[in-house]
Amino acid sequence: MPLELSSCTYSYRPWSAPVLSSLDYSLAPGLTILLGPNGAGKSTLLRLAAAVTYPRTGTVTYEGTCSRSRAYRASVGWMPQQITAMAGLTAREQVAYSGWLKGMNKREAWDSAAQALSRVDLLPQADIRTKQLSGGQLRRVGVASALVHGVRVLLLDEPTAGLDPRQRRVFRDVLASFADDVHVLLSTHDVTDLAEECDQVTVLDAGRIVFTGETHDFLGHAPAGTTPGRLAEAAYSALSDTDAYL
Ligand SMILES: Nc1ncnc2c1ncn2[C@@H]1O[C@H](COP(=O)(O)OP(=O)(O)OP(=O)(O)O)[C@@H](O)[C@H]1O
Repeated sequence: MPLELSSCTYSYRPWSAPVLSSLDYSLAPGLTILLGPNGAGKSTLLRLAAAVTYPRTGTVTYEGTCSRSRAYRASVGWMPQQITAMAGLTAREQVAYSGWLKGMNKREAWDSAAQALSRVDLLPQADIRTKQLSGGQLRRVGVASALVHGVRVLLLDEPTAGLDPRQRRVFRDVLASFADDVHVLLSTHDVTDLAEECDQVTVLDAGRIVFTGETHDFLGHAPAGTTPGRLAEAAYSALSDTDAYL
């Protein structure tokens, strides 16, 4: 398995109760959506996988390299929930700046920024200041910034929250084009979001993985007789014992 969390325990303070406890998780190839109610630990799991923070006990590895290593960080890209439009910078400059922060030289970062913007279908907006982009376009700048250094794994924290249906569709199309060469783990509160396009579903509840597997198996948890359009929502409710839209 490419990215693995093994026996990971994490608490935000040494004295506070763990948010994740002895968690084992392997990210499967393709596009995986990470579901779970507020406070389940989705962002925490993504932050551990992104090497933004480290487990108190246990290990996070990518193809055997530890999350504390430079090689690990070179392989993994992370997009946080909030993307900031940097004052005065164009989309290409903002993405190139991320590449430079990841250790690329200026020329490399500048060239890679154009490629990354092309991957998220934003090359025509490359010279527009990020402050002037729409919310959906800014999220795609966030994705481009996360993958600019040639990552193999992309971790996205609620990238579609607050987007209108058209922007969500654009975002879905962009992600679908990645699945062949980049493994994607994406958290979302919208159960129906990407349910059709994704390869795998993981459900986290109170820091525990209550389901991880293929989308088809996930949908199989919907009670018999569920109408086709509500399968994902019903499966999620059955697995997490939580109202999908709370
Ligand atoms: N910086 C922090 N300091 C202390 N506790 C935190 C911090 N960030 C998160 N937590 C706590 O960790 C738990 C898990 O939070 P996390 O943000 O990982 O959940 P989540 O599933 O992403 O939630 P949401 O869907 O609301 O974003 C929650 O109880 C939360 O209050």
